[in-house]
Amino acid sequence: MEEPVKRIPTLFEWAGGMPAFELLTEKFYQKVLQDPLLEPVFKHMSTEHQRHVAHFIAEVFGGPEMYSTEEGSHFRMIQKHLGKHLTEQHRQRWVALLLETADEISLPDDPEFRSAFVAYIEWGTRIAILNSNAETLEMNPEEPMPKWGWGVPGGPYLG
Ligand code: HEM
Repeated sequence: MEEPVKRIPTLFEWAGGMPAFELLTEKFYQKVLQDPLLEPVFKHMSTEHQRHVAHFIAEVFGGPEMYSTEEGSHFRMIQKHLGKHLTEQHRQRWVALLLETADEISLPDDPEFRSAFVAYIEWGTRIAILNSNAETLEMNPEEPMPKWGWGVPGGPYLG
């Protein structure tokens, strides 16, 4: 008899669903506000910021369309970075603290998941830095949210 085909989970599902993303950004922004380089950048952020970023990343990873339907859009997210004049040093610290937090909250650490996770974080943060050094935005406001998948490994190792 043929083996049933195993369904490949989304990155969102594999990470642990929305509670995992909300915990990640909650702990991450606690670190950000303790960090001498990043604290001045984020000290005026809204109280909703950490949840919005969690929902944004969750949606990119195949989760529910919470950010794009209730909280913002791809266009709005890009707009939030305009004119912030972020540097490569800011970006590297942001990435380092996020990955440190991912380990602390025990986000899955299998090679397949982490390579996809890091690839998106590298891509997203580099775009954020580029946009932060622009003052205006040439972008279709209806531009859909980015979608990220498993990349070359194609999915988690399921045995
Ligand atoms: C994958 C990378 C990133 C994602 C997905 C992301 C996502 C977001 C989102 C969704 C918002 C809007 C939050 C809201 O609606 O309240 C936002 C705002 C912002 N982001 Fe990012 N971001 C990324 C990288 C960065 C980096 C590297 C920095 C700086 C080191 C940064 C600095 C900011 C700042 C300063 C704001 C405005 C905060 C405020 O005053 O409300 N972001 N980001």
